[in-house]
Amino acid sequence: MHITSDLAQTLRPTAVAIGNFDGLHLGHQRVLRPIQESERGVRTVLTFHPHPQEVLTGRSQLLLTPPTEKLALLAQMGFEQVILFPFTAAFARQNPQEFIRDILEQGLRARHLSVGWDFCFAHRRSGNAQTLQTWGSDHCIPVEVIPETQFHGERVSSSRIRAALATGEVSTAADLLGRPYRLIGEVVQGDQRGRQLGFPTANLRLPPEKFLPRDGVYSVWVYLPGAVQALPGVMNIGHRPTFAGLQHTVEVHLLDWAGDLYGQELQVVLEGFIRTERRFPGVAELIEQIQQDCQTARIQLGLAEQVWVN
Ligand SMILES: Cc1cc2nc3c(=O)[nH]c(=O)nc-3n(C[C@H](O)[C@H](O)[C@H](O)COP(=O)(O)O)c2cc1C
Ligand SMILES: Nc1ncnc2c1ncn2[C@@H]1O[C@H](COP(=O)(O)OP(=O)(O)O)[C@@H](O)[C@H]1O
Repeated sequence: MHITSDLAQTLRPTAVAIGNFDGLHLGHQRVLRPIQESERGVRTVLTFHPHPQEVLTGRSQLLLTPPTEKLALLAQMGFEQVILFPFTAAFARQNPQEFIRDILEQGLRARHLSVGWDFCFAHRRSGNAQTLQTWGSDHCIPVEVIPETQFHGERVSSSRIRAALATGEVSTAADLLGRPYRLIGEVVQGDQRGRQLGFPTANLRLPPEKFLPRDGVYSVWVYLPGAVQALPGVMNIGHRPTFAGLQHTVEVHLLDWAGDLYGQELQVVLEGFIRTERRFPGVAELIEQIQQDCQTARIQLGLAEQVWVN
């Protein structure tokens, strides 16, 4: 897949889907589909980095799919080209005709377009899907405008998915994403305490802009590099209040597994929320709780039966 942030370097002509596409959720997938199947040009996604909201509001935006993760997913979906267009304040001030001329006509030589129903562009959102459709019909270029996608009567959106993750509703997030939420990061050194507790934990270094679900304990499936089969695990996200931890960490214990993971990239797939993080009076109580968490994880992952005690 060809990746560039420079319009002069694009492969042309293009069939292009335009949007931020943070999360690549069910709604985004419907916008992308006509371009995945298009025969009218190099199958391209035009997306913006940094996130326009970050540039326009000055507040940093946490992402469901930071650039590396988004690029990997788009490559898997069969796209031939991604343009990570540098979004700047000057770019946002363009008028709609400049955007159409400079980006769509000259930069991309667009022959097929797909956008969501609420797509807006140029100064004060003065260009919209209707503007593009008028341009398309003048030039005999099909412009797909994809209506809002709903799930159980609710609009699918990146902010709804963030809200679900912020309350630990991982299955709602997975429904709206069309796949489970993932954390991808390299295993780094921690405090070397996990092994003393009997539960070594691989500490993950994640992209700083990655959106994290609420602090707490989760059941997870973990893919080691190159693995086809996932390994079961439990994950803790938080400050480890039992040890007055200052750093916020994401750490994974693989069930019934031993080996060296330092320096390896793990893909951690969230399956279920188990509980919030707590401060325990001592190490013994923490160990007992982690043993219970491992058992809950086995049940949530379908590896053990729930036993009801009357
Ligand atoms: C399943 C699981 C649940 C955990 N829950 C808590 C918790 O509720 N409170 C807490 O202080 N630490 C909790 N921890 C974090 C442990 O304290 C942590 O794994 C330990 O400090 C090891 O850190 P290290 O990997 O940096 O050596 C949990 C860890 C795991 C694997
Ligand atoms: N079952 C396991 N789950 C996670 N990590 C494991 C496991 N078995 C061995 N390890 C290794 O042990 C390391 C974690 O041990 P730990 O004492 O918690 O050290 P650290 O504080 O550096 O994370 C992991 O990074 C990995 O290399």
